[in-house]
Amino acid sequence: MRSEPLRLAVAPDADEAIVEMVRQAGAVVVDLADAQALAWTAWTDLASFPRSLPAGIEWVQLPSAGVERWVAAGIIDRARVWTSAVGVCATPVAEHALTLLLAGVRLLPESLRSTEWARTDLLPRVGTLAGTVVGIVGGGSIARALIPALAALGAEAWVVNRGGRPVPGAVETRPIAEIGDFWEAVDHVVVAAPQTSDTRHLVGSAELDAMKQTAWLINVARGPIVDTEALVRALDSASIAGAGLDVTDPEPLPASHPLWGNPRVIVTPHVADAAMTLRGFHQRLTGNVRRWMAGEELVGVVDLDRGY
Ligand SMILES: NC(=O)c1ccc[n+]([C@@H]2O[C@H](COP(=O)([O-])OP(=O)(O)OC[C@H]3O[C@@H](n4cnc5c(N)ncnc54)[C@H](O)[C@@H]3O)[C@@H](O)[C@H]2O)c1
Ligand SMILES: O=C(O)[C@H](O)COP(=O)(O)O
Repeated sequence: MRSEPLRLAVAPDADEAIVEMVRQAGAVVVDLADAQALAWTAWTDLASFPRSLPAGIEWVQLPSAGVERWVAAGIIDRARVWTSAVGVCATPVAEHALTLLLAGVRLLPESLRSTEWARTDLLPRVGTLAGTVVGIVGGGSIARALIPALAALGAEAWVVNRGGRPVPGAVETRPIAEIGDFWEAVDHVVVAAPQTSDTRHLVGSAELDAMKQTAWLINVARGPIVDTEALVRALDSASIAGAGLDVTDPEPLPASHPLWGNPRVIVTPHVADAAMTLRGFHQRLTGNVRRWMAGEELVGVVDLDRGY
């Protein structure tokens, strides 16, 4: 237990609500120069992040789950502990992945565009998740929230993660290094892994070619994990059934991009965690302030060796 309140700087926006929240959790809000910790409140503003932090800063809380931009910008260092918001929005993100997958399998994009009663056309092609195997790339908080939801619909999950440690509820878990026949064996693929140097273009031409022609590819993680050009080719040649993308590469997706308007693509503009983004960050921040005060390990610690 620590007896003195945590001296916390909140930047770039220290509004009254967040100041009161961290105060109730056991912190006092101070200037950066006097602080032991920094809570960074801006999701996209990396440019104004202090280039060099005072040596007294022992911990930095970042607002997002994915930290690849902070890693790429060289902001995250080994001189202190850095925590992300990983995990706090897993349920809405899993819900979004399932929404995209169901919408695809049940051909909602076609029905939404149709202006006539196209029953004869749709009837033989509308699918179901029941009895299918959904492959999930990444076995973290999003996968763990998604697996029971899939099970409720009669679908099994096959997970690929870094080390192969079994993920609860998955029929099989394989390490990425021993992925084997994953791409051809599963009925659909959901991407739920962090963006790191290892996962960039993890889903490329070879993987898309191997997937079933009836498969939907869902990405709720980060756009660059999928090779966009390869995906456009796979969709054009109908080597997969479609794609549901909450994240794209590039982001935002330019108005002229071929993914827009493709009747077998559903794009949502990086909103999978929308219902929880700010609330989740506040929960992680105040939870970690309490843990700090109790002398406990912080949650969401970034591991620079893993890259997330
Ligand atoms: N669309 C959104 O709004 C949104 C919201 C939250 C998170 N995300 C993204 O989703 C990502 C995953 O979130 P999470 O909470 O499940 O993360 P997590 O840290 O809980 O789990 C990450 C999983 O990915 C696996 N992994 C890491 N490297 C891998 C590799 N090379 N190959 C295969 N698997 C690998 C790990 O083993 C682990 O199982 C986040 O990093 C973030 O970028 C997106
Ligand atoms: O990783 C996250 O928390 C969400 O995907 C939001 O990320 P971003 O707003 O930092 O892209």
